[in-house]
Parts: sequence; structure tokens; C-alpha cells
Amino acid sequence: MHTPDAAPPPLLKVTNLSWSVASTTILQSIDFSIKAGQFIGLLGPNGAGKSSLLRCLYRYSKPGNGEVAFAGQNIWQLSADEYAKQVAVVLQETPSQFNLSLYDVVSLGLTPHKSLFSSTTTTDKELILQAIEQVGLSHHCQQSFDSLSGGEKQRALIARSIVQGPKLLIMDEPTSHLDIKYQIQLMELAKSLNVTVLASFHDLNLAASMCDELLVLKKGRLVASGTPEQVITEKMLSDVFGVCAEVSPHPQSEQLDKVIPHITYFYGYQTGVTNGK
Ligand SMILES: Nc1ncnc2c1ncn2[C@@H]1O[C@H](COP(=O)(O)OP(=O)(O)OP(=O)(O)O)[C@@H](O)[C@H]1O
Repeated sequence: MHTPDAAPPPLLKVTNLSWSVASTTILQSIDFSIKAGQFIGLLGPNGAGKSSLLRCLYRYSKPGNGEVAFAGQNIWQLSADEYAKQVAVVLQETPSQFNLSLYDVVSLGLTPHKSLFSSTTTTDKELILQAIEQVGLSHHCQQSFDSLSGGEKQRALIARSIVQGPKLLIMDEPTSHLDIKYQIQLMELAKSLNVTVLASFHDLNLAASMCDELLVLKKGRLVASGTPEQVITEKMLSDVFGVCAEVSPHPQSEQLDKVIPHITYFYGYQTGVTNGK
């Protein structure tokens, strides 16, 4: 009898994940999975646990309970190098690169793929230059990384991720220091790479416009997940973020052929005007 092939496992599956520091529970009983090709946004107020969760996913923190599986395999059973070939990370704070040029920093994306003494080939060099061109920084190639602007640094780190060739790109508030144009550009750039992306956001409208699905954390628990239309509701904004707001379809929804919820925030928290909405 013919049995249909089993569906492939999700690219990332988080099961009953909890993480504590000393006796304080920071993340509690978190379950979700991400399919290959999705662009997922992680939301939550300050201190909700977004960075802590992402650290458990890029194998920096080991959960006290539960499991993180990548393509069906517990990530702690993979070596750090094996995992780094599959998962790239862009963080909000860029550590100093000690006078490395932009080119050198981008070339570090090759590190997980190279043995200790192997040299950079012509193909590698082409890949590095192509990635730098893709993020629009060709004219800064030899500039020291530390002297780049915040937006240029973040784009350079995306170029490093392109060179790394990951299946999953994890970004922890990568746009927090960028002006609005670069925030949009950086996220659209990440979206155009055709890799699976999990990114934390503070700008809920940006997340709603970019993401296929959203995950919402509150006090270390996953309290909502689904499409932006399902997740971005006036009730969620009030319950999780404590704001009074109106949600309506973004004017581009029709043009883009999907419902993009758009949030208009109300002001007057000191005076109580928001209560009378
Ligand atoms: N190593 C640690 N030791 C003690 N407490 C920690 C540690 N890491 C995180 N926390 C605490 O866990 C909670 C969640 O922090 P986390 O940085 O994950 O939140 P976040 O959602 O990313 O916040 P933000 O939006 O402000 O960046 C905070 O109360 C933080 O102080």
C-alpha cells in the first residue's frame, strides 16, 4: 500500500520552553513553530522576554525546560559550527569590530564554512562583493566598520548574513537605531533574501506590514500568535501594551492584496482623555 511521505518538520519548533535566571522565571511554557520561508515578527513590551527567547533560539542560552528543534533536531545536539552554518544573527547593538573594514566584517560570514587554515577563494571574494552590493554599500567597502553610520552597520551585518547563507535569520530589534526610511529598507531587504526570518520589533505597524505571522510575548509567556490581522487587535494592544488605539486596514492593503492592520494610537494618558474614546 502506498503511504504518502510524511510532511517535513517545521524549520524551527519550540516546545514547552522555559528559562530562568537564579530563581526568577523569565520565559514560561512557550510553544510555537516556524515553517521554512516565513517572515515572523516577535512582539512584546519592554522586558517581556523577546531577547531572552531569541538567545535561546540562537543557542546562546540553554533553556531550563523544553526543547528547541531545528529541522527536527535538538539544537543542543548540533555543534556550534554546524548550527552557525544554518542560523545567522543580527543584533541591535553592534560590538566594535576593532578597525576591521566593512569588507572584512562581511567576509566573517564565511567563518562557519571554513576550516582553520583554508584561504579565501575567488568565488568567496565574489560572494562577499555581491552581498555588499546587494545592501548598497559597495562604495564603503574599505571603510572601517566602526566608522559606518548605524544604518550602514546594520546593512553590513545583513550582508554578512547573506555570505553566511543561513536557512534562518534571527534579528533582535535590528532597526532600533535607524530612521524610519532605513527601518523600512532594512526589513524589506531582509524579506527579499528569501530565507526564513524571525525578528523582534518595537514598531508594531512595521511588524504588521512586513510579517506573515506574529508572536506576542507578555511577562515571559506567549499570549497571541497568528497573522497580523488576527493578532493586531484593539483588545491585544490594550491587554498587552496598555495602549488605547484604533486598528483599521492600511491604505495599501488593497494594492498589496492582503489585509495589513494599521494602528492609530490615542494620546491623553495623563489627562484621561483616552478613556473617553
Ligand atoms: N541574564 C539575566 N539576568 C537577570 N535578568 C535577566 C537576564 N536576562 C534577562 N533578564 C530579565 O528578563 C526580562 C526580559 O528581558 P528581555 O531583555 O528578554 O526582554 P525584552 O522583551 O527583549 O525587552 P526590551 O524590549 O526592553 O529589549 C527582563 O526583566 C530582564 O531584566
